[in-house]
Amino acid sequence: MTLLEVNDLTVSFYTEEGVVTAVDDLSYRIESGETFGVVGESGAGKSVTALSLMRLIEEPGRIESGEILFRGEDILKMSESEVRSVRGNEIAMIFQDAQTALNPVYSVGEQISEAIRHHLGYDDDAARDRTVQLLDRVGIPDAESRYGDYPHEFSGGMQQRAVIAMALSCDPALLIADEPTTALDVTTEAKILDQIQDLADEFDTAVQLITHDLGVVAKICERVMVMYAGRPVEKASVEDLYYDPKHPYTVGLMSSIPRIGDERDRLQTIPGTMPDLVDVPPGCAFHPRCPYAEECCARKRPPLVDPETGDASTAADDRAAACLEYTGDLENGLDFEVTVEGEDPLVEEEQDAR
Ligand SMILES: Nc1ncnc2c1ncn2[C@@H]1O[C@H](COP(=O)(O)OP(=O)(O)OP(=O)(O)O)[C@@H](O)[C@H]1O
Repeated sequence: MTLLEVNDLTVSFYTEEGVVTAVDDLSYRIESGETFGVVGESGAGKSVTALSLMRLIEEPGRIESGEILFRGEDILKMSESEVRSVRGNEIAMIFQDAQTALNPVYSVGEQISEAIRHHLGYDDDAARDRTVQLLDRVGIPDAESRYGDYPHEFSGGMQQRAVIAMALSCDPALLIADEPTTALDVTTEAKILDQIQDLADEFDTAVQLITHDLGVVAKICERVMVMYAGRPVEKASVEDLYYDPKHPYTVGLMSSIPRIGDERDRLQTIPGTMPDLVDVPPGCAFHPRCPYAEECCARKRPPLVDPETGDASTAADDRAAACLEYTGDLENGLDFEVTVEGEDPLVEEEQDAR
């Protein structure tokens, strides 16, 4: 069942430098219980997309157009009190920096209990019991005695686990995780990602995982959307994206996935940076950085199409790319080949599951 459907979402910021279109005509959907990855470099519009879902875009930002259907109801048309009840109850969010999500003056346990009392109407004892269970479930050792600890008494990894416990305390249908492991070391990151995946399976929670790291996506996502300069450039299952990427930007991102034992020459990391969104390049926004760009790429904006047929109307959500190669406009075509050698995160994941 489709849980979330975003249609033609456009979000702009009215800054002194000009109008910044941070999210430009974006559409995607998330099914109940699935893990959906949103990938792109800094400034791609990933966080603005997530904040839009919670209707938390603040001045000078404005949601210009589009629909955000959650269980078929448009979040953008809900009253403030309806949105508040969706937020925290049905859609929960965890951020990169756990510290900002935790209030330093209350104990960790008390904060989670308060969320449970507020959202679920539990009494004090029941809320406390559920909090201890959740802290234990997310891997806080000796949860009962850590209940009264303050955030600063927790390590970074434990703080993020506590934030996950808080987000899951009300059993949301959708968990939005915005770079949840970026601030953590690699070992803790792997553990937290496993935890998010286990919990999502156990509670049947859908996850929108926002990251700049395709390796993170390969580990826990089922479907992926790659964003560039506020627009989707590729959508695919994680297997298709990893073994058969269609957009040159995706290929560039792939080269940054570290693979131990990988002896081959990596595809070059993409030179340059994301454009300033006040002044997005005409045509394909990626063309100034693209090794395959031709003259038409600076003129024509590539539509998101089914890469097999070039058809925009049949561009399935599951497989689409926005590159003029797939509309037949490129003369020389794309000349990349992806070979996966060494340690393969997707294979590794299957082995873990056994
Ligand atoms: N409050 C704001 N005022 C003005 N512009 C903003 C504001 N918030 C976001 N933007 C614009 O939207 C763009 C996209 O921001 P967003 O935070 O969604 O990117 P991101 O992909 O999540 O990157 P990051 O990984 O750095 O969070 C920014 O580059 C900026 O131009």
